[in-house]
Amino acid sequence: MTVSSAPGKVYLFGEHAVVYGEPAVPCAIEVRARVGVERRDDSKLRVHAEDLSLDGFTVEYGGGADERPDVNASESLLMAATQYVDSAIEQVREVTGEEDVGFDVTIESDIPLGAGLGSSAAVVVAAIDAGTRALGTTLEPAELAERAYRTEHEVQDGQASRADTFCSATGGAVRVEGDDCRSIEAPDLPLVIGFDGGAGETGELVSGVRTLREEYEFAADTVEAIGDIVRNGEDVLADGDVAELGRLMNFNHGLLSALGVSSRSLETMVWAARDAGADGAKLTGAGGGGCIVALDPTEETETALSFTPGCEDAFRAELAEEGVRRIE
Ligand SMILES: Nc1ncnc2c1ncn2[C@@H]1O[C@H](COP(=O)(O)OP(=O)(O)O)[C@@H](O)[C@H]1O
Ligand SMILES: C[C@@](O)(CCOP(=O)(O)O)CC(=O)O
Ligand SMILES: [Mg+2]
Repeated sequence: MTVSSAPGKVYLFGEHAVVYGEPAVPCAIEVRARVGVERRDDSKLRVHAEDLSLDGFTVEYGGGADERPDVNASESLLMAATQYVDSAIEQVREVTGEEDVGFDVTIESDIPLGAGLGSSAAVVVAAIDAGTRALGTTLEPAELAERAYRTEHEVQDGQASRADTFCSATGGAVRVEGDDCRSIEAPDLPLVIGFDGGAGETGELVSGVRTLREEYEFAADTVEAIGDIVRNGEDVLADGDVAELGRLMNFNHGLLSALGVSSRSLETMVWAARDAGADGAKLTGAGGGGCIVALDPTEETETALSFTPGCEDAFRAELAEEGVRRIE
């Protein structure tokens, strides 16, 4: 068995706007997805995703064209559950030129699904890395990130940036603008995450912003204003001024909210964090439900969030210096 892991991430700034060419700064966090891969004698694909529970069920399926998935679930739910992994394995086949190779794939993830912490990117990065290594090819992080991006781009109907996948592949803090992806220096940030137990539909949320942006000039201006916040935020990050970073995160959240991607529970958690004295708080990722990220060096925000109705889990997140990790 070949096993790789890859980290999730939070966006300090710039989600959604990054899809339209504005810069974004995501930051990898020490919450990981692990993917184990073993070559099969036939060309079938069997995926066992122990932690994959959508509406409370676990799925184990074989992705071969002639094999019905062994699970009692609707076709659409299964699609949501399996398409990233299927597409990642397609990339492995393409990179290695072994078009007919089959795999047993096992996924274990500590990253909540669809909650804005980049579970899809982490699973895809780890799957492509383990899959290619199982066939004797070790990809450089940049190539791995590019292949993982192609997967997200395909599954999300052409609406994906390189931010999540590059960040997950390389680790640390990164800056992404179009196809320009680079690692940047970041101070040790006091990141606190609040999770409402729910999820957002990335594709739908991205489409919603796209429509607004086409419909209203002020929505397009809002997307550009997020880009301005990111450009400011980069300088502030380099200075290590946490209070100012927090102010910019608050501003960024307000604009995401204006673009319609926040939710009642995300707002509740953002305000609970601010009331507790956090330097700043915003939703992270696609939104619609899931996680917020706050900056607070004290225990106050974590404690306040853990008593906030609608917040299911609150925890401190460490920056993940290492991206993809080759475990065995
Ligand atoms: N543990 C897992 N096992 C299998 N697939 C997963 C797992 N975690 C995430 N995924 C895939 O990623 C999708 C969620 O990705 P997305 O909607 O982009 O949210 P996010 O990346 O913010 O977590 C899931 O529907 C599933 O296809
Ligand atoms: C909304 C977006 O900017 C980030 C999505 O992040 P996540 O999948 O919700 O973690 C989309 C993208 O960059 O591909
Ligand atoms: Mg995702």
